[in-house]
Amino acid sequence: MSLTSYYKREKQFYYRAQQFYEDVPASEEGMMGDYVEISNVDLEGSRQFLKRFGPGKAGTHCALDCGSGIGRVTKGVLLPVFEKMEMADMMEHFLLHAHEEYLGDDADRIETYYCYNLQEFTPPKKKYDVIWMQWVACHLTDKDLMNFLFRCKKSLVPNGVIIMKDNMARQGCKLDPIDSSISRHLDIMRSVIAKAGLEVLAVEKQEGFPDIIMPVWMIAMK
Ligand SMILES: C[S@@+](CC[C@H](N)C(=O)[O-])C[C@H]1O[C@@H](n2cnc3c(N)ncnc32)[C@H](O)[C@@H]1O
Repeated sequence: MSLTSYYKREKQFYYRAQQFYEDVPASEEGMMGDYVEISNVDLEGSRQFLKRFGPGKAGTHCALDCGSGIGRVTKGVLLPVFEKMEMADMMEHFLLHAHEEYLGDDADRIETYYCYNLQEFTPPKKKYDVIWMQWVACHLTDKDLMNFLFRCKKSLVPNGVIIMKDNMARQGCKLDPIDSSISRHLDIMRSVIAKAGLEVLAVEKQEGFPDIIMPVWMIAMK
């Protein structure tokens, strides 16, 4: 593929995701696609996984939720643990809904909302105990994901961890052209993580999801 057509495709890939999320309602249903009924199982799995790295290991001062949407994970997993939080998402209407309604009084503990594309976002240095990325790594190209993870590493305080939770293809890579998401096999994801200079601390499959959906894995790294 020529360089020009590569960039054209990359531009299209991000443009489609943008178009897709513009029409997604700012609600839990919107964040979960067709599967809002698994949201509670998902959040419980995340809370348990976080316990392995949270209090007692990583600190509990500040976390960043990347691709946060309206803050479903911020509200259900992170705010109960961290004193303050920051959220990053490319869609302004999700962040506004989080601040004005969804997070209620806890919105006071959100220090900053970053309305950015993650591929262009550099989080502040040495700030976070935990950086959470759920169902958003799939929206970045390999190159952008690797570079973003590299920047995230610099944003951790000592003992801080990055936790990624995402769909992982059973084989190879699978592109969904509707929302521009790529599911990667766990081994492929591991190689992107290694290229970003990060060390995997733990991987765990989310249990309790219906068999028809793609496997979801949690990966902790530093
Ligand atoms: C499936 S939703 C998941 C939201 C949230 N992480 C959750 O689990 O409830 C994906 C989110 O990623 C955001 N997103 C997608 N591509 C992005 C990008 N390139 N940069 C920043 N945010 C992005 C979307 O706006 C959306 O809020």
